[in-house]
Amino acid sequence: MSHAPPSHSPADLTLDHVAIATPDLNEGSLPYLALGLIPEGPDEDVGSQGVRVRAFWAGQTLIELLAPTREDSPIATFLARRGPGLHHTAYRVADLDTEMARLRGLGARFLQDAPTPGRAGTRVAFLHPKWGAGTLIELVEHPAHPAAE
Ligand SMILES: CC[C@H](C(=O)O)C(=O)SCCNC(=O)CCNC(=O)[C@H](O)C(C)(C)COP(=O)(O)OP(=O)(O)OC[C@H]1O[C@@H](n2cnc3c(N)ncnc32)[C@H](O)[C@@H]1OP(=O)(O)O
Ligand SMILES: [Co+2]
Repeated sequence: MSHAPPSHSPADLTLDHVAIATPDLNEGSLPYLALGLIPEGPDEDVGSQGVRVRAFWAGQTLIELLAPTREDSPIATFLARRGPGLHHTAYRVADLDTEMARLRGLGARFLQDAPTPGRAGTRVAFLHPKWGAGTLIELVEHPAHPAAE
């Protein structure tokens, strides 16, 4: 028997974005433009990650296209090893520090000791893909998160 989606997941987590690695944002945008998705805003360079980001709205969730802006970018490494495609999933949390401490208490492995700058001025943290059962999982702090309203 299938269950209707709860208004908010038990942990009050909602999917913030699905990220896709691409060598070229214009080329990577073509399927999403054909699907009719709307760009969220102008492209954004995030120097700390060595990426240029283009986001599209898909309902309340974003498709985050990532192209490398320098050779040592994690996206450049990913593309060299795996080619373009799905890179990570990201969830919205109201308080990133609290959530990191909670997950660390459950044995989670973060790739950084502390949150780092993300797209649109967010604070983000990444969990190791091995802990994520093969998926790179990102947490994005959204103070305007429904739980915080
Ligand atoms: C602008 C910010 C934006 C936002 O949302 O705000 C972003 O999302 S920026 C996104 C780009 N930044 C990052 O991804 C930062 C976190 N990533 C990393 O630190 C690395 O990419 C890392 C550690 C996940 C992988 O680095 P690397 O490939 O050099 O390490 P390994 O080769 O040792 O890989 C370990 C292990 O993980 C597998 N792997 C690597 N990348 C992924 C991935 N995206 N999804 C799933 N699995 C991944 C890799 O194959 C290795 O597995 P193994 O079985 O040993 O082969
Ligand atoms: Co991301």
